[in-house]
Amino acid sequence: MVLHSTITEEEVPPSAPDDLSSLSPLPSLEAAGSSSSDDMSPAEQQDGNDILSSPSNPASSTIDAPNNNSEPHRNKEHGDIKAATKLWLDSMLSGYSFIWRLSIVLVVILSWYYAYPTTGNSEQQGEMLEYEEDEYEEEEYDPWSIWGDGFDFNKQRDFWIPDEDLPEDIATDLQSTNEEVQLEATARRQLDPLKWDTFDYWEIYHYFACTKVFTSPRPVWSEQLFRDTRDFYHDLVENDNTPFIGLFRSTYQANDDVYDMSQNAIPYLSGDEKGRGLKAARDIKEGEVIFKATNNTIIFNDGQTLRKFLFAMNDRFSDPGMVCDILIWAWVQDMPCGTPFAGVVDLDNGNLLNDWGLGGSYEEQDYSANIRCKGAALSCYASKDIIEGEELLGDYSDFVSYYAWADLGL
Ligand SMILES: C[S@@+](CC[C@H](N)C(=O)[O-])C[C@H]1O[C@@H](n2cnc3c(N)ncnc32)[C@H](O)[C@@H]1O
Repeated sequence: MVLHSTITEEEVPPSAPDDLSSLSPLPSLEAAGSSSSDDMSPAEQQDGNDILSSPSNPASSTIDAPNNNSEPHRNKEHGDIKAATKLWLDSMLSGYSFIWRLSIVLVVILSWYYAYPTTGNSEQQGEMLEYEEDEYEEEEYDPWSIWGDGFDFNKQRDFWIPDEDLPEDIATDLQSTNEEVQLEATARRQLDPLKWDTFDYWEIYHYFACTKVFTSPRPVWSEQLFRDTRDFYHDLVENDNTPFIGLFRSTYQANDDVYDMSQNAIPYLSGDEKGRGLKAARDIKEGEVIFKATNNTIIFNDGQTLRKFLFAMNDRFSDPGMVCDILIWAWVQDMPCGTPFAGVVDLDNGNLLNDWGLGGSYEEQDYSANIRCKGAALSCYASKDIIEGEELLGDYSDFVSYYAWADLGL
C-alpha cells in the first residue's frame, strides 16, 4: 500500500519495452488529457533521461530514448495496462532504478517490523493485545502475579523426597492448615538441593519456604543488618572473575552516590498484606526527590550471579527469611545499554516502597501513587504534595519489567 503510493505513475521511467508493438497505437497526449513532457519539471525530465542514458539500463543500449518522456504514462492512461505493467517491471529491474526501488521496499518492510516488533501480522497483533488485557484484568488481584507465573508444578524434575525421608519441617508443612504453605511443601519435596544452580525464581522462593516465612510479619532491617549484607556482597564479588556482559560485570553497584533517605521516608509495618512500607517523614512538596539509586543499589546482569548471592546469603546469615526479603525486594528492569534486562536490589530501606495498586482492584480505587520514579538511575520524586505520615506509594510499572525473570535466566 505504502509501496504503491511511493511509486507513482510519473515516476515510472520511460525505458522501452522489448515488444514495441504492444505500445501502439499511441493516442495523442492532448486527446488523453494527460500531462506532456512540457508539464514536467526539469528535474523530472532529467530523471527520465538519466535513467535512459544510464549504462546500467539495458533498454538504453538497444533503443534510442524517446524524445517524449511521458510516453509510457500515456499508454497507461489509455488502458494498455499490460504494456504499462511490463514497462514498470522493466524499469524496476533496470540498474539504479531497481536498487532505489528495492531500498524503498526494504524501508517499508523495516518500518513495519519496527512498528510491530512482536508480530508482523495484524490479526496476531490483535490477539496479543486482547490476551494482555485479559491477563491484566484477571491477575490484578494477585500481589505476586507481576513477579512471574509462580512455581511450575508441571515441570519435569525427576526428584521427589519419599515420605520416610522427608525433613521434619517439610513433613510438618505438608500437614499445615494453611493451604498455601501445604502446597509450598509439595513443591519443596520436588527440589533437588544438588541442582540449586538451575533453580528459577519461584523454585528458589519455595526452596527457602518463603510462603511460610511471609505468614508472619517480617521485621524492618536494622541499619547494621543492611551494612553487614552490603559488606557480605562486596566480599563475595571482590573476586568476581565472570566475564563482562556488554559493558558491565555480572554484578555491580548502580553508582557511587550516597543518599540519606531517612529525612524523607521512614519504614513502618503496615499490618496488612502489604507487609512493610514507607511513610513520609515530613511534609513533602510535589517534585521533591525522595530517594534514588545509590551505591546501595546492586545490579545483577545474570541470573546465576544473583542465585549465587542468595544461596551464599543463606549460608552466611542465620535468618532464612533474609533471602525471602531479598527475593521480594528484587525486580527486573529493562536497562538502556549493555544488557537488556537486569535484576536490581536496593540494599537499604528504599526497597520498602509499596505499589499503589498491587493486590487491589484497579477499577475500585483511584490512582493513588504519590511517588514516581524515572530513568535507569531511578530518581524517585513526589508526584503530588504529601503530608507527614502519609504512606508513600509508587507505581512499579515505572521501572519493573513484569514476567521477566526468565529473561535473566531465572
Ligand atoms: C519492593 S517490596 C515492598 C516492601 C514489602 N512490602 C516488604 O514488606 O518488604 C515488593 C513487595 O511488597 C508487596 N506489595 C507491594 N505493594 C503492595 C500492595 N499494594 N498490596 C500488597 N502487597 C504489596 C508485594 O509482596 C511485593 O512483592
